[in-house]
Amino acid sequence: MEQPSPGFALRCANVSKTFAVQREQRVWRILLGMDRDGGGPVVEALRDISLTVPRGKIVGVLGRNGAGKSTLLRLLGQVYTPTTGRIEINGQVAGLFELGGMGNPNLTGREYATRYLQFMGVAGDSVADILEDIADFSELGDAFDQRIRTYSSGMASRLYFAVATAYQHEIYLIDELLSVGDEHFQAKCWRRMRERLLGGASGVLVTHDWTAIVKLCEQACVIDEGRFSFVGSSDSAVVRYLDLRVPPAEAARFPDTIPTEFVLRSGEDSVIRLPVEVLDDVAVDLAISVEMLRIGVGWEIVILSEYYPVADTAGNYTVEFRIPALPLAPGKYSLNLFLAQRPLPGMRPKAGLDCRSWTYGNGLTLRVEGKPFPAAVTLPFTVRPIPAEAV
Ligand SMILES: Nc1ncnc2c1ncn2[C@@H]1O[C@H](COP(=O)(O)OP(=O)(O)OP(=O)(O)O)[C@@H](O)[C@H]1O
Repeated sequence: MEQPSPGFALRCANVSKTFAVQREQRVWRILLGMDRDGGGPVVEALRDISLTVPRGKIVGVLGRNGAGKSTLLRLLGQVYTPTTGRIEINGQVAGLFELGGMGNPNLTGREYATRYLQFMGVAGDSVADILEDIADFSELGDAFDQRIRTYSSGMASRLYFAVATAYQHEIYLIDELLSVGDEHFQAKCWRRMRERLLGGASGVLVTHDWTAIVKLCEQACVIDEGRFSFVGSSDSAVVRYLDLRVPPAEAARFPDTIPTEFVLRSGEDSVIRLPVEVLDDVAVDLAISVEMLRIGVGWEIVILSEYYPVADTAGNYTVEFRIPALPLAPGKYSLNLFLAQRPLPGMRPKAGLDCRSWTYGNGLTLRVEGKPFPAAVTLPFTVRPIPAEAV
């Protein structure tokens, strides 16, 4: 009887990876039988990592330099074997890492691509089409039929990325998605990865770019010195990763009574009233932003105001924002508020006094109700065809 396919694409349980530290003369000591047990100093690159990637989802791993991201990806890609723990993979894997160091440099680009497709079991008429797509996507021109050893590192990376993403795999292991090639090529990579991921692929994205995590992943982990210090929703992972400290709220603050959600209607004249407590005689300014944070889809700052003066002396204030014909589409937005001390003329930057922002983990929600329209923002433009003779 056929086994039901599991609901996860990839899973690792309690995985650790230890490397022996390469010491001078260690090889000789081992060869001479003086270091038989292989004992000696080790680096624990990963410790007790457990991770499940559901089918059709990309799980993000955010970490600073040296945190263990590449080691994790190499373990998942079976370049390394774990020192302890278990890894299960259910599907064909495409590794988008170490793109600069793959392949036999004596092959031509075309030969490398052909062998890759053979190895992956791609056969029949589709091979010619896929090769054409690779030649086209990699923009190698005549160099596609020259040996890889004559390529620049950027050309080689373009080839390897084009080959690994030329057709839909089930699982992608992605290291720093946008680090291949120049800006033009990176934009192409991003577009292609979105197509593949929206096509139902699963995967792991390791990066220190938190905006990429917000755009592609619903779930993310933060890795710190080889351990997961956080596993959960991507926005919470980003908050944890950024680890921004909320300003002290000593001279001025938003009181605890501030609503956590505001509800407005799309297209209607709208008012947001914000309470502000100023505790010292300081000049206080306030700015707001409205951000569209759709995890796995994108992150955009839709409205970012300037700083407006609120007060010059201590007291309780109410600040009123009026937005005529609210141009936002119905949906949920993140509302972010910033209080700052007004700088003296010629001085920058403003000192933050208090904030409510999703990147600090204390943001507010703006819910916009009304009839949906196919964009985040609408502008009150009119459309009028002008006859040629009237122009
Ligand atoms: N082959 C190895 N031998 C010894 N130590 C290693 C080896 N590979 C990785 N390490 C160590 O393991 C730790 C994690 O390294 P890793 O390359 O996984 O980090 P990373 O998060 O990918 O860093 P970066 O963002 O800088 O690429 C580091 O301390 C590194 O020095």
